[in-house]
Amino acid sequence: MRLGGRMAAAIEVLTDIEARKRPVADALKDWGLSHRFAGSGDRAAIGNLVYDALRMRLSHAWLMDSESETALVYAVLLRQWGYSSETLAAELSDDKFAPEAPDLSALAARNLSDAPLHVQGDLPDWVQPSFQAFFGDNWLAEAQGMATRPTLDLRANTLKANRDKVVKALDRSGAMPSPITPNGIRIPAGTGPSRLPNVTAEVSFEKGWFEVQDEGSQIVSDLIRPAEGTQVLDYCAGGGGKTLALSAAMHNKGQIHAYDADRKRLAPIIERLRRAGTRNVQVHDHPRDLVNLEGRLDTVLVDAPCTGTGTWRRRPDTKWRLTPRTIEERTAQQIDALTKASAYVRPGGTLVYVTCSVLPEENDQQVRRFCDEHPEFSIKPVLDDWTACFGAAAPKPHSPDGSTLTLTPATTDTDGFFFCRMQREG
Ligand SMILES: C[S@@+](CC[C@H](N)C(=O)[O-])C[C@H]1O[C@@H](n2cnc3c(N)ncnc32)[C@H](O)[C@@H]1O
Repeated sequence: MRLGGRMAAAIEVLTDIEARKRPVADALKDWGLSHRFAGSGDRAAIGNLVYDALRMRLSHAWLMDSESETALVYAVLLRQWGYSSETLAAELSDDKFAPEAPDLSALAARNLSDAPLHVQGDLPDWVQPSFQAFFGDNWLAEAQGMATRPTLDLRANTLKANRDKVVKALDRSGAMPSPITPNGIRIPAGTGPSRLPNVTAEVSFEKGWFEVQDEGSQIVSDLIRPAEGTQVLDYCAGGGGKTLALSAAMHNKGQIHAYDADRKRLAPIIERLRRAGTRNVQVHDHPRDLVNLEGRLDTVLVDAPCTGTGTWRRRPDTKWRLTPRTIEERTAQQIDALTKASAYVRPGGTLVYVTCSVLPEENDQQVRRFCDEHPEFSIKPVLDDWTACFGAAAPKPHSPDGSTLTLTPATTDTDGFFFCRMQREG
């Protein structure tokens, strides 16, 4: 396919996403199934056009003075992929599949610095106050960081391999050690139509040498620092991303109990544990399995359900679907999970609260409310652990008073994550 056909396909997929309120991945998959002639390079390019358009939807629409899908796709090429209006017109001139060019006069005349600030940050206007409250003067740069393309991050599974071995196995993919975590591997995001490698098709993946895991998720797992022979509960284990990292950190010693209230989300953990060679994880899908663990665990992790604002780079459609109602629902679920999970912490033990959101409503406000209501728990400052874990040269996360941490694309070049460690009095 030439560029015009790829643009037309991206417009079709964006229209489908908007009309049927579908997840991007589903809409792209369906398009691929009904257009089997398209090669992998075409699919990657179409996917990039769609994701790039959604990441910067607001600023693209403002500059183009149009919210049409065609305007968004043209804006991607002109603002993000390095085309000028002349080079683009030349490339499309004899391409019969090229969509009709929209009016580009607004783009030529407008300057983004004249746009409202939330448009400059590609942020829903009603979310701006939360960003300002938490990030202060940096809020705009933080919002803009969330409109960029993410890297592909992997974690070397030290139960089976090490980082050097994985980097070598993936050298054709541009893999390199990632900047912060000791076992992290990073494949750069790429530009324009470039395709990220399908690393899960590699033999080294099948062998369990690595997992796909954002460096932010690796960082929060590393910060938990469970001692080898201890008893750990991963209370919202989901597909097991953090369970697997904890198991490797504990060198397969001690015991990790992986529980999730949703069996379907938990199901993939079984195959992942097998591939990774973990031997210290018990999977539980019913709260009755946990009864004997009450008050007995050294560490309880609550990787809470959240709005996922920290993952907007990867799932930009969710940025525009977020509503105040969703925040209300998630915060209620978070307090419920945190309260239930806290019952399993032994006196003197540790309760860790993590989200992949950057909104203070889901983070600092939640842990402070929890500690107010459960005075036997208190927040243990975590900023000092940062240097111990990652060295003095590592970029520093947000931490208003050193007690909790928030990772972001703009500060740590990771997905957004919140981390808080609490201790139960002995
Ligand atoms: C952020 S995801 C977990 C991701 C996972 N820890 C990982 O690293 O791959 C949150 C999980 O919390 C689970 N969950 C929500 N409410 C819960 C509750 N009250 N008790 C236990 N699990 C809950 C959801 O089913 C979901 O799988």
